[in-house]
Amino acid sequence: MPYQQIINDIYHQIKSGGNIGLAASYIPELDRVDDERFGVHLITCDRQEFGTGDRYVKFSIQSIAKVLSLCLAYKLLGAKVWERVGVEPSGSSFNSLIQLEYDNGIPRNPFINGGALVVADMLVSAFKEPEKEFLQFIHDINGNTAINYNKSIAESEKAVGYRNIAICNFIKSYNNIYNSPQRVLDFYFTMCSLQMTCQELAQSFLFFADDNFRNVHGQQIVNLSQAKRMNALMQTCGFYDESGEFSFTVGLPGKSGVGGGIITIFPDKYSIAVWSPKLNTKGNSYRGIKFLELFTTRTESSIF
Ligand SMILES: NC(=O)CC[C@H](N)C(=O)O
Repeated sequence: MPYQQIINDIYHQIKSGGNIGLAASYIPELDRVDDERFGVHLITCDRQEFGTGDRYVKFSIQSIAKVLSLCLAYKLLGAKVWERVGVEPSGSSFNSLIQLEYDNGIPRNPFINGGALVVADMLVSAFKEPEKEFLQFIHDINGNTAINYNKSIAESEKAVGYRNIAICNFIKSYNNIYNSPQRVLDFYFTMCSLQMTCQELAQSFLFFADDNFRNVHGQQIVNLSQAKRMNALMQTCGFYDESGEFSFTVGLPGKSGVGGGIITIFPDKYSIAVWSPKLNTKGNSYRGIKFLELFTTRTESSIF
């Protein structure tokens, strides 16, 4: 499959069209990013790499980090995780409060903010220094110890994170946050500020696609059952209330972040990261989704 040619063709086609949407401005530091940035990087399971554009530029992976924090919590705690967070698509926005009351403080899934805060709480309970341990996990997966948090983005979000503060306190009122909300929020904002390039992101997620769930250096990260569940969650809940649409048009598991990044997995074939900061109304990268729709169509990539 001539991946490089197809990536180039689609990249230029999209770049010459309109760049619709708005970068996330509710996190002031994210609003400062050049919203014309556009990068793509793909790694196949036999470790060939292809890509174009701003694929070596760092960006804030934001909610994409929720997949990795869940992965770490799941490895540590096993099925106990599902006692405190559900596995159903929410059908509502990532920062919605409404369902939490109906669901008695058990968030619908680990990728909406409430669910990710409960998972963050699990890691705060599990580790003395969760920020350090989580970063270590990322380094173990990726092998690149230069990957780090961006303190100014974390601080910027923390200073105006009223809605997440409300969500965390609300869940605490149902006794589903065990630590102090402030400590959990601090870890959550830091975790979301993780920076990667498209190449690093595609590398980091390759183990979800690998037939033996090995990272780029050949170490097995999860087992078959864990990979199955994580990929299922990305398929059904990775794009908030656009998860059905993403499944319909792209047909692969994936996860988005408000930094404009999207990671997508094709089991046994490849992982692909796309980054373009302008978001659609659901908070997902406009060009990112467009690119993946065209790419999976041209390459006939689908799990279905
Ligand atoms: N969708 C996202 O990427 C949201 C993450 C962001 N840190 C928030 O909590 O609002």
